[in-house]
Amino acid sequence: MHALISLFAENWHLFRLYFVSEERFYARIMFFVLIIMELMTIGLDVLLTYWSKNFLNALQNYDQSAFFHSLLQFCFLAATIIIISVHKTYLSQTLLLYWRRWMTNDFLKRYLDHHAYYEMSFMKNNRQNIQDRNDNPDQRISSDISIYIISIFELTIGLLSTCVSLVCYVILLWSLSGVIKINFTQNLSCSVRGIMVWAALIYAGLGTIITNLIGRVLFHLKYEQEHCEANFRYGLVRLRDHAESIAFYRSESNEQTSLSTLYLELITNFRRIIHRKLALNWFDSFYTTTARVFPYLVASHRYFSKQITFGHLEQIATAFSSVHSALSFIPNSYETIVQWRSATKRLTEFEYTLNELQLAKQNSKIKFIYVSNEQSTHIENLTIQLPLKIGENDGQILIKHLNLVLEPHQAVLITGKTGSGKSTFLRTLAGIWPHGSGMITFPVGDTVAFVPQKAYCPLGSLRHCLTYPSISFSSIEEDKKIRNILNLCQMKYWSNNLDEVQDWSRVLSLGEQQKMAFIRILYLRPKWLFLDEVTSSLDEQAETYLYSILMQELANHSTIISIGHRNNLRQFHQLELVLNDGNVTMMSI
Ligand SMILES: Nc1ncnc2c1ncn2[C@@H]1O[C@H](COP(=O)(O)OP(=O)(O)OP(=O)(O)O)[C@@H](O)[C@H]1O
Repeated sequence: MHALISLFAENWHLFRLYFVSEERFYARIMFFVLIIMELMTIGLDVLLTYWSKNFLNALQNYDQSAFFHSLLQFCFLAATIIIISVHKTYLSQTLLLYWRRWMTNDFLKRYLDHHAYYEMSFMKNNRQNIQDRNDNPDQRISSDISIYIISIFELTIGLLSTCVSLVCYVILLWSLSGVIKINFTQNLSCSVRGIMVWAALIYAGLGTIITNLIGRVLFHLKYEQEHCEANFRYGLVRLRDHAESIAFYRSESNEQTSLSTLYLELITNFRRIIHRKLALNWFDSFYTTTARVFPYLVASHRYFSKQITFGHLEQIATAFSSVHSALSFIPNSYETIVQWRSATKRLTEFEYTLNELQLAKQNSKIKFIYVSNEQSTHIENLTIQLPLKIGENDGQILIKHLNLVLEPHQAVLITGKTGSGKSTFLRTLAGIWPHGSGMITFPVGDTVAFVPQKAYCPLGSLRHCLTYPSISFSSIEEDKKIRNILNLCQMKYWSNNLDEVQDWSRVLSLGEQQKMAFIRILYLRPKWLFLDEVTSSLDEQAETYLYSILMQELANHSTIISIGHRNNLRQFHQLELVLNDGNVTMMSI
């Protein structure tokens, strides 16, 4: 019961978020039109069953004119039902498409906002405790949203039509059932009205209970299946992304083992699903097959005692089967319900994680202030910590109580031993590291660029890679500008390939990718530039050359903060910050 209440609460939350909001006005109109069409289809269907009595009786009485008359009625109704059904399908698919688009856009936006995608990649995923999972956000966005929408839509429309057809057919079946007299003893008897309705109710009730007893474990199995499928797919994507390293290590057998383990988890779970479905199918076949005979069995007594005609008996059987299939909504839609429940759980978890991350960001004790009429960046009382580990009250401190003013056009070099927290310092300034406290004041409106050690190559043309994250279009001036910078950074030989589309992260060497980072800087010309070991893959001569170009082009325009290990970088900076066990020593160069 508790599970059912929380399932409905979670669904109401998701439904309200994406469907009941103000801008979905037309979608709601479409939804109501769909409901009306559904009601019309059911109404016409009931009429069709009602008229079928005339049709069958005409056949039984060899009455040709009555037969053609009812055939005409039949065809007219059937044609109307077909027209409505076709338009209903078109409308519902359009609505599904819109709904998927809103939901995907919204999740994508929140996933990308506040660097949630970055922080989620560090979050620990508890493989044992399935209450605490936030794995594979990509699968949740690309697949679970679609499953959720399709299943909830099918179930909503199905439930609605079930309720309406139940009311209509129960009335029809009640009127056809007549009164049955049951004699217990000679003196004791009772008359039962609507015996067929009661029979359908008991039959479908038992069917629902048994289906749920056999199938309820499928909810967890289906959830696990999605999880295993996503893990396996992610394993394969990692293999493709790290193909070169794996080939160099010749570690194909390791990869084979780890992928096989993931695959084994997948098929083991799938086998459990198959077994459970086998039991469910056994019961379902028995249940639906007997349902065909059951109404004849209950109503045959009246037919053989000549209380009803053959047409009447057939009509009872049709009405019974409609009532029975309406009452069997849960057993009939069990697979969809299973999918719906598992997708709801995965989306609610994702939604919860995104909210938690946003909240954590808002509650971070590192505050950013952007002020106008200010040229410098002020760092006040900044403490940077590692995230809390289980059982710890306070995270390990990387930088303690740092106070620093970064003046315009200043060049600062950050050094320190490996793991001392240099990159984490830049992450904090970039606003993607929330662990710590302090205040950072930036001048408002200045362009800022943070450049990581490994340059990212987006998919697309070389032009797109060289100017990322700006967007550049081909023009004479633009091409000339890019070619000049390529020339300056000793990458002239790529000048003729600007519009070539490749996976450039595989084509360009690591050193060339770092040169590409310099090209982007010279193209963008940011006011504030933070460089995290951007020359680590270059030889010393190339490193010195690129830094001299950078200083020549930007020294009077930008403030440059670099992280680096080599001594030759010192000549390009005026201040050195040395990080050592939480303390920061400042030295003029
Ligand atoms: N998400 C994280 N969770 C836990 N610890 C982390 C995380 N990110 C970094 N660390 C730890 O923080 C410490 C500082 O890392 P950081 O990358 O800032 O070092 P660094 O000084 O830049 O090192 P290097 O010179 O090797 O680049 C390291 O011990 C690292 O293991």
